[in-house]
Amino acid sequence: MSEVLLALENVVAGYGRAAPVLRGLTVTVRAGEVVCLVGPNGAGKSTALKVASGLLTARSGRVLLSGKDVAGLSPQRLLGRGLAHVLQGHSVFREMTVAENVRLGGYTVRDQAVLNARIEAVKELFPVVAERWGSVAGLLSGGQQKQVEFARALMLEPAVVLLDEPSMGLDPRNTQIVFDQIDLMRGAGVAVLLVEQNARRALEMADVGCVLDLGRVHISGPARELAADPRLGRLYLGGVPSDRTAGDAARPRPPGPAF
Ligand SMILES: Nc1ncnc2c1ncn2[C@@H]1O[C@H](COP(=O)(O)OP(=O)(O)OP(=O)(O)O)[C@@H](O)[C@H]1O
Repeated sequence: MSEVLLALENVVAGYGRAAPVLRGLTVTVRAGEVVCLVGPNGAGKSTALKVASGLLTARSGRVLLSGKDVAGLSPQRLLGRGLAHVLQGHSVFREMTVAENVRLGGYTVRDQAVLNARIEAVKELFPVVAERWGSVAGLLSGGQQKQVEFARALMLEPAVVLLDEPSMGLDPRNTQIVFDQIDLMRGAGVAVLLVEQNARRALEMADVGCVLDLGRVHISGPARELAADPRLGRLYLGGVPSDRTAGDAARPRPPGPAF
C-alpha cells in the first residue's frame, strides 16, 4: 500500500463553545489517491478540511502530514509543508489576470527559473490557464475560474490538495471538466481530499469514499462500491443508517441534497 500522506485521527473539533461538529473523525489519504468525503448538509465535511489545513484547530485527536503531527500549525506553514486548500466557492481575484492569480500561488518561490517551470507545468495541466493567461479572471466562466484556482494551488507543488465542493454552482458540462481535472491532478502525483455534494459522480471518480454523518465516518471503502451502496441513498434521503446510535438519531440534522 502507498504511503499515508495525510491522516486525521479521532479528531474532535467545533466552533467556539458550541458542541463539537467533528466527533471522533478518522480519515486517511494515501499517495496517489483521491479520497472523497460525502454526506448530508452539516455533517462536518468542510469542517474536516478546515482542521486538515489549519484553519481550525482540533480540540483533540491528531492531524498527521507525512507522519508528523501538524495540529496547531497555521495554513501558511502547512502550505509550506505540502498541503494546499482550495476553499468552497470562488476565490480567484476577479479584477486580476489569470497570470497574476496563478503567480500569487507561487509567491514564496524566489528562484525565477523554478517559478517559470511551475507555471509551464500548470499551463500544461490546465490548458485553459494557458489560453486565457492574459485575461482578467472575472471574465472566465465558473468552471474556468475553478481551474485557475487549481493551478494557483499547485504552484507550490503540494503533495496533498484539499478541494471543497469544486463543482458547486457549475453546470453538468463544467462539473465534468472539473472532475476530469481532478483526475489529471491525481495522474500528476497529487493526492486529493475532496468534499462533494455531487456524491455519486464524485464517488465514481474517487478511489476511496467516506460517508460522514454527524461528525464521524459512518461508511467507508472503495469509492465505486460506495456509490452503489443502498445505505448511502437512505442517508441522503433522511433515513438513519443502522450503525447510528439512538443518541445520534435524536440529534437534529438538516435535510441532505438529492443524491
Ligand atoms: N464558522 C462557523 N461558525 C459556527 N458554526 C459553523 C461554522 N462553520 C460551520 N459551522 C457549523 O458546523 C456544522 C458543520 O458544517 P460544515 O460546513 O462542516 O458541514 P458540511 O458537511 O460541509 O455541510 P455542507 O454540505 O452544507 O457544506 C454546521 O452545523 C454548521 O452550521
